[in-house]
Amino acid sequence: MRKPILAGNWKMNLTYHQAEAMVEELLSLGKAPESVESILLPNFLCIPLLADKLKGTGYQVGAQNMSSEDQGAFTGEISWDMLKDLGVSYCIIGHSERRTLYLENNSQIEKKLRKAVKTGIKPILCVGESLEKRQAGEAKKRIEGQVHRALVGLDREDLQDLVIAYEPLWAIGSGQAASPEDAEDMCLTIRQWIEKGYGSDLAEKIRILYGGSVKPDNIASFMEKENIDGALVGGASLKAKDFYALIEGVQNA
Ligand SMILES: O=C[C@H](O)COP(=O)(O)O
Repeated sequence: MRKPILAGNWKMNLTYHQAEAMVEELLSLGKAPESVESILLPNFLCIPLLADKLKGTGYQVGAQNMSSEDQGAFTGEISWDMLKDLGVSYCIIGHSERRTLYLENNSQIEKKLRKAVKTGIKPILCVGESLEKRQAGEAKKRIEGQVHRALVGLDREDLQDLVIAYEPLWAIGSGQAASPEDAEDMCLTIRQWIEKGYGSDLAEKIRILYGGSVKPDNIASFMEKENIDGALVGGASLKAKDFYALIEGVQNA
């Protein structure tokens, strides 16, 4: 039985004070239920705040990105031990906005993923196809390439905490979510690749999330699918009431 995940990627939203108000409101709604891994991924500046406020509440704090290097002359970067020092458990690797806007390529993503798994940061590897690739019938080929390139050289032991988020680019922030059937088909396909490459134990264990215009009113339709183990949510994670409703949606599935 895989424990579901509801992860809120705040992206470049919410100032320190807005984040503080959001978290206080969220905590007034209740603790995180034990049956769902509920993770907030704020900007780097808000990580210490959330780590402090969410201690002992059941909520976890994640990061949106990390360096593939340990330390040194890498201006603007944040390392794995800076994150761990603050209690960060998860980190998004290879979000499509990093790939498309900041030109992160498969080789950089592979290095980041390797650094995360070797240092005990649980990676949320994002994969997803563009509308052009989907319309050309190449969605699965595209995703397969992204998954395989990211996992190069890693073995089953390294991947025990791997989480993969399937996020079609055309569904992100568009209000046009993938159909639950298409999302399930892609998540099943990813699980089958993992099974082929690393065995059924790992394939049964890893969590595969759907992301892209997930809202409180559609979360249930994704959660009822066998191979969707939760959601990576952007816009709807910014408001405490919506985020809490999403967690309840996962919990009640
Ligand atoms: O990381 C989250 C995804 O990019 C989804 O964003 P969204 O829920 O705003 O569509």
